[in-house]
Amino acid sequence: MPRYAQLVLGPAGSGKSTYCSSMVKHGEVVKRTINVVNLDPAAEHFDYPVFADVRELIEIDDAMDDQALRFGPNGGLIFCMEYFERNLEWLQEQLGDGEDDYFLFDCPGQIELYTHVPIMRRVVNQLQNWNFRVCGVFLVDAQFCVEQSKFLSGMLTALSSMIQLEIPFIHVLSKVDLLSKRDKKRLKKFVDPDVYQLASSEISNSFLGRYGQLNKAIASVIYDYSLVKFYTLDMSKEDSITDLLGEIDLCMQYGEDFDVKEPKEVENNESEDFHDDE
Ligand SMILES: Nc1nc2c(ncn2[C@@H]2O[C@H](COP(=O)(O)OP(=O)(O)OP(=O)(O)O)[C@@H](O)[C@H]2O)c(=O)[nH]1
Repeated sequence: MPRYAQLVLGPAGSGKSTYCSSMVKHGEVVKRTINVVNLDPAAEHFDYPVFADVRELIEIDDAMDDQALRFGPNGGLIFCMEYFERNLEWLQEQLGDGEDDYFLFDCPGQIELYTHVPIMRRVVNQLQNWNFRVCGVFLVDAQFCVEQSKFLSGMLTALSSMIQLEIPFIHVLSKVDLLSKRDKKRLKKFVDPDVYQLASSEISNSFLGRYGQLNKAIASVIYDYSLVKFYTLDMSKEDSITDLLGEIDLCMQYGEDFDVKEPKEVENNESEDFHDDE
């Protein structure tokens, strides 16, 4: 029987630990055991019961306090993660060899770990060798996504991680409870998928036409191939968590969201205007 793993990713402060904590609580309600492994050597606070903690292997202070290494926080984190990757038998021992287990991996927020350093890719490969079905859950703070160009930028960050890790991905907009009614409405338009129109509107709105053109070109690739789909999560609502877990289960079973779809037929996009409600 396979085992299941969510790799919980996203920029610093996007809500990864809070997400893990909410999932564990939800698991308790629906009688599903969800274990969390902290993979952040610099973690200070989290309030979930930790199944395994990378800080038992190495902590950020081990790298930063070393007078020979003299790392700052970012270099120190990469050093720790490289050390972790060279010692994956520690993780194997912690995870044991159960069947049908469900794990969340609460990952560090340094985005370079997923976009151009191969460490996490190797961790994923090893998890797959241990019979895990792995799904990336990429969190982006919704407050940073209510403007068109920022939304697109969030998509690109998520996309670059997805390309590096080559696993099914679900993209989650977190902290939606902090949005005003007006921003929730704006966000809904971006999430419902016509990113192409979204970028088209940028051209007319932006005084920097060149960037508008670039946004449009990028958005057309993302949209036409259905590369990134965001899920809006309200952690205070059980229904929202249940729906998301259902999507993730599907993703793990069939890897659906990772399939690159045939490009959609797009007709006359140039003439279709995206009308903002402002
Ligand atoms: N209102 C609200 N606050 C949230 C939500 N998710 C996270 N927060 C808050 O945002 C802050 C950062 O959340 P964390 O869960 O620590 O974020 P993180 O991604 O694990 O942070 P790093 O490990 O530092 O990268 C905390 O103060 C949380 O309480 C949410 O859905 N709603």
